[in-house]
Amino acid sequence: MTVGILVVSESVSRGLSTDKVVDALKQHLDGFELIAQKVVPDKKEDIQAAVLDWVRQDIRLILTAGGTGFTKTDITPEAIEPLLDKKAPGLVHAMLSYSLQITPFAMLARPVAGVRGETLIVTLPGSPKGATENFQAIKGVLGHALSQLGVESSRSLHKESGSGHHHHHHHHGHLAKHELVDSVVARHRVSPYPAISVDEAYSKISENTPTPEVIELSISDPRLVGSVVAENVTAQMDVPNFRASIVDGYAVISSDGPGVYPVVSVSHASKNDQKELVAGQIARITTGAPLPQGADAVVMVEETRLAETTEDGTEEKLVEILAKNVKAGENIRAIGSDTKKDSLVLAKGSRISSGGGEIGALASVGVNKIKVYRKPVIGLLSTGNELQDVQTEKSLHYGEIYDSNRPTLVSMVHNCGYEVVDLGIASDSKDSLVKIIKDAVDVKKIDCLVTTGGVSMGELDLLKPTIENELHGTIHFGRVRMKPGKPTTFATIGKSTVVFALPGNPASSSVCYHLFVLPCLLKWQGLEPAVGQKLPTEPVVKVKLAEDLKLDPQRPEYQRVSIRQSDMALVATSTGFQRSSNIGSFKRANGLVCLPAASDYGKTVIKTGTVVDAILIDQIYM
Ligand SMILES: Nc1nc2c(c(=O)[nH]1)N[C@H]1C(S)=C(S)[C@@H](COP(=O)(O)OP(=O)(O)OC[C@H]3O[C@@H](n4cnc5c(N)ncnc54)[C@H](O)[C@@H]3O)O[C@H]1N2
Ligand code: MOO
Ligand SMILES: [Mg+2]
Repeated sequence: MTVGILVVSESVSRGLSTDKVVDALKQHLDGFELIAQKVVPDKKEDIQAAVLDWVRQDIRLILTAGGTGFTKTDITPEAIEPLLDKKAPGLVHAMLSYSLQITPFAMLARPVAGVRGETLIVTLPGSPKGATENFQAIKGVLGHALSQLGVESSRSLHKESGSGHHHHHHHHGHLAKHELVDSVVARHRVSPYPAISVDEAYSKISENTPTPEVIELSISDPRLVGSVVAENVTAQMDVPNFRASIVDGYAVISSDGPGVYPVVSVSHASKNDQKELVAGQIARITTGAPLPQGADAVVMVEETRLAETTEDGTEEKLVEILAKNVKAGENIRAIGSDTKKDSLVLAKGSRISSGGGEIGALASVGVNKIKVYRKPVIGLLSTGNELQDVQTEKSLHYGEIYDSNRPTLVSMVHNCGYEVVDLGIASDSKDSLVKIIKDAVDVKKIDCLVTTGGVSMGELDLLKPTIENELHGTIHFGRVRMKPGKPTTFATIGKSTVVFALPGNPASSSVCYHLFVLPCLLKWQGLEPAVGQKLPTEPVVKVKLAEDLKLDPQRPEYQRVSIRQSDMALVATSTGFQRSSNIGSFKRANGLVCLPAASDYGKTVIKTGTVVDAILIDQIYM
């Protein structure tokens, strides 16, 4: 947390005395980062100019020292007060009552405290002793106060969205840490993580997705499907690299015209060398076989007649060509007419589809290995003391539930073509989490960890503090303004491990997989986002709503729908009960409709027939 200390003193500013208050306060600034200090005389304009400058620089806490007493020149409170958007009388009260226990002269102090923008401003007395005493009185709550200032709390969100204004918060420096608490009474009562928009979340994911790594795969490697090509592949040969017949029939010299001709040779589609054809001769040929030298067209067998067999009756001797006006080149694939030597077979950045076309194109020009971007390996971990693995067939004790998130996510991740490492279930303890995660990263070599559960406000929601404090990771965001999935958490550990700590609610974690995890994986494996987008995603299509849908008051919502083609439009029908606990809402769901919050939309219901965006999470079945 950044701090600036402004010393208000006529004598120090004129060099008549030296300042001691900054040094004294410094002793107590652990956990803060002193990034600015300045001395100004007891002049309103100077004080205000310095404070406003620091507010603009987004310094989170400004402490002034001096000018709070009863003498004529003491005007710091009068300078500060008009700058405050909101006053913080509680802080003033705390400082005064603390000081009063030490000296009755505290009654003569006139401190003010309050907020401008996202900066907290507190006036302290000018004496080193008084300043540090006052600071100690409030220090314990400053971290929380400052984190709340940076937070779109649910209350401030109501106000903002209700009035239609979107206040943009700037977050510089560090997020307030979500400490591991020993006792439930010390837990946060408001999340210290600001609820950022989905769009901001995309920026953070995009910035923190590792650069794709190039590997070489054999064309028979099943991982190739879905991989993105990391090199331009050009054809080292022509296809075909000989003149090939398109039909079964007879190679002819077109200028010979119709008539009866001797069959002088046979060309099958195989390794082949046969002698040159001269005028007045024909050669039997099969589809795909090379044309003999001298021949310039092929006549289909259907347009000929057997004129005479060999003596033993087993072979054609003379065949009559019935076709008229045969042109040079007829029924011949010219050299390089399918693929020209040196032409581009696959461009860098293209994706190898499951249709097989790209793999076939590579094989046709003799390429059997190709450079692609490596797909990250995903570790999946469920967390929660209440979870029972459905495979173990144990019956449930009261309060226990089956782990449905892991099987759901294993299938989602696997079907998107990624290697999955099933990390099982962790209990709600720091040690269990640390042990499993360290092993997954160091030994099992996963790239991306996806956990479910333990990211909200409960005393057993340990993912955030464990990632920060035990695994020394960085949390890039810990809440998103969306439904479901509000406590979605995105972090990195070290240089190259990405962590998505998804909410435990089953529909929430599945929605967040499609919204956040998959786009990150797609970028990580070399896919480019569409123009104007921050991350590559599943296809987004326009759909017409088949029914009225109720909107969440504050959060944009991603409802599960079933999308089908109807006349000229795609139509979306809700899959039913949408509560985050209901994984059943994913049955028959091939889309997530992106609905605005009621506060943004201006209405509480979005009507049948309205066209909205939908993320296509599966195929459209008939
Ligand atoms: N005071 C507040 N409480 C909650 C808030 C909040 O903002 N303030 N947010 C709610 C929202 S929104 C969500 S979403 C959940 C997220 O919870 P957690 O990520 O902390 O997850 P848990 O508490 O561990 O579990 C929540 C729920 O999901 C069930 N669960 C967990 N794992 C699985 C699994 N593998 N398979 C099936 N079901 C699972 C778990 O039993 C709980 O019922 O928090 C709200 N609370
Ligand atoms: O955001 Mo939570 O994911 O509503 O259930
Ligand atoms: Mg919880």
